[in-house]
Amino acid sequence: MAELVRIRKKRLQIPISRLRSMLKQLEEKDVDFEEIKKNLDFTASLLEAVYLDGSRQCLESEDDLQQLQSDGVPSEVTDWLASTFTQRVRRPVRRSDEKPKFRSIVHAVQAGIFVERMFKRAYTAAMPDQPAEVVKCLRDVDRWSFDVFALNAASSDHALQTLFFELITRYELNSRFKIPISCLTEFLSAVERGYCKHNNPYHSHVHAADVTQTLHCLLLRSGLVHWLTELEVMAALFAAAIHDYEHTGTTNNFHIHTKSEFALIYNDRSVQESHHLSAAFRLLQNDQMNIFINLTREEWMELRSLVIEMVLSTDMSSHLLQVKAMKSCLQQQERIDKSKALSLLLHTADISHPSKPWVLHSRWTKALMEEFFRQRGRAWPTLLSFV
Ligand SMILES: Nc1nc2c(ncn2[C@@H]2O[C@@H]3COP(=O)(O)O[C@H]3[C@H]2O)c(=O)[nH]1
Ligand SMILES: [Zn+2]
Repeated sequence: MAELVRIRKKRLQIPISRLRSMLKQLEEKDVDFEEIKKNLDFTASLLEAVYLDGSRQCLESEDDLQQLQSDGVPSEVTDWLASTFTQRVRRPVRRSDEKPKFRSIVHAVQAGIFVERMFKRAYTAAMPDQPAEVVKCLRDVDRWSFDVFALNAASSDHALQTLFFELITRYELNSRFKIPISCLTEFLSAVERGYCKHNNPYHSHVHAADVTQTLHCLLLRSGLVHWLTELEVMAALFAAAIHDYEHTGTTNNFHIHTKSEFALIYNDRSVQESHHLSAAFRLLQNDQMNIFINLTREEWMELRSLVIEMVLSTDMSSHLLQVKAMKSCLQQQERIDKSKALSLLLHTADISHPSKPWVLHSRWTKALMEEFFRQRGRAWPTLLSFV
């Protein structure tokens, strides 16, 4: 191990001496910004090459961390790396009003490359070879005719976990938002359990997987994905995955007329949708499941607000209003609000199965009919009029 560290240190000599010479220029105020920019870019490429090469060697994460430490990375950065990639607990963050120093920028570049590499390694390790059947199903993930039932069978009843994992790694959102792998697996397992709570024939985690895949297909095929930021894509996929979390298998009307606990909590307004949101966000309160633990406060606030708007708009009672608003927006060639567009897309994906191949549509219809009949049974004999 000492030998490996020695070799890597030797390879780092060129970028390190370049950085030192830039530092000297800055200290002497002999600064040509264009030159510095070019040098930084070149140095980052060198560092990247050294690290990517190193990633082929089997270094333990603790050793990597130690090496970063010895190169003088600020303690906040190593603390964060340690708490994200190892079992070490994070120390409280100290606030500082100081402007970032050049050395800190260099360290940030260094740490950034390190983080990307660690995420790639963690995710590759956590995704051992998928069964051939799963790989085969996922080949069609960009298609409208994607068979979510086949994926569910191939993944041993884990369609939602498998699909969400696939999509966020494809969009590279896991490394962009530094989603800890353990949080993601814990969170997705909990979400699937929530969907199974009421054993619904239709509103199951397979429906959530179907809506998530359909939304991805809409974003991709329409080209809208290029209009959105990574945060908006993350919010959209997350909203789709949780949009019916802990669905009770009954309608909002059923809740209102039976004066259910949820109807009382949410004052008869978008009763189920409010619960899906609240219960899913509650999962994130648990640090072991908080997949957004590394978002900045601003990113978190924006994501939360987008997800809330999107999931509330899956309430069927807002259908006509949404369609009318979008029509008038298009007719008057007004600027389209991104959150409104995303909400309408999620709602579209939610009711899309009649436009899918017959084998899929007929299966969804049978499941939904069965769920409606179960609800009728629950309401019998006193409350038949509203179901
Ligand atoms: N009438 C009818 N309703 C549907 C159909 N597919 C889905 N829905 C309903 O539309 C709702 C959309 O939101 P949900 O997924 O919560 O629940 C869905 C079902 O209640 C369909 O084919 N016909
Ligand atoms: Zn739904």
